[in-house]
Amino acid sequence: MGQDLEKILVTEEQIKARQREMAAEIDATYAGKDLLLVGVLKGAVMVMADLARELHNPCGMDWMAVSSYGAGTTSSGVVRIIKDLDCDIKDRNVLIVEDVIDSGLTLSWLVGNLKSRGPASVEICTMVRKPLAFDVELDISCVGFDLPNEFIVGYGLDYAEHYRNLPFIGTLAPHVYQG
Ligand SMILES: O=P(O)(O)OC[C@H]1O[C@H](OP(=O)(O)OP(=O)(O)O)[C@H](O)[C@@H]1O
Ligand code: HPA
Ligand SMILES: [Mg+2]
Repeated sequence: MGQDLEKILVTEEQIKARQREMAAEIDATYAGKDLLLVGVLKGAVMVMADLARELHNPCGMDWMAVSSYGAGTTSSGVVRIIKDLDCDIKDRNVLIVEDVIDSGLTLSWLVGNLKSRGPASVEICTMVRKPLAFDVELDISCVGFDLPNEFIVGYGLDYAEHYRNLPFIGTLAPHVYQG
């Protein structure tokens, strides 16, 4: 796997340290309140598992799986629910947990969908934000790292379903895309 990588952008240690800070922010924001973490499958599996274990206050955990349609590799913003939440979020404080916000279109749709269910609040926490996400009106309360517009893998992020299990975030060598 090592020869497939071009460079490491965020090390395992940097992820762990930043996650502790993010968890402290979340603990402070939701102190004394009911909190439900909603992870977006499959990319958010790592960040959800690690972030939840850094929280000191109790929280619920639920999952959604969604799929974006569109030609090419960019998200069209038209989203289909593959797996819905198991629980009712009415009057609950929802914190969506994501691995990356790239175009922002997936999350923009998801926030609208979840808000229509009558929650007390819907906020967003993401490990990585890319520059394009600034063009979409999204209120992101918690960001791990702002990274440039490059395709990244690791820590949940995949290329063709590979590399999700890397403990760091990096870019792939050109030969991987060229086959
Ligand atoms: O901001 P956007 O441009 O909409 O892209 C971000 C979304 O795309 C990726 O998920 P993907 O749909 O590839 O599925 P996965 O989580 O199973 O990898 C990523 O995990 C985010 O959920
Ligand atoms: O940079 C990325 N890497 C992997 N999956 C993604 N989904 C949106 N952007 C990315
Ligand atoms: Mg995803």
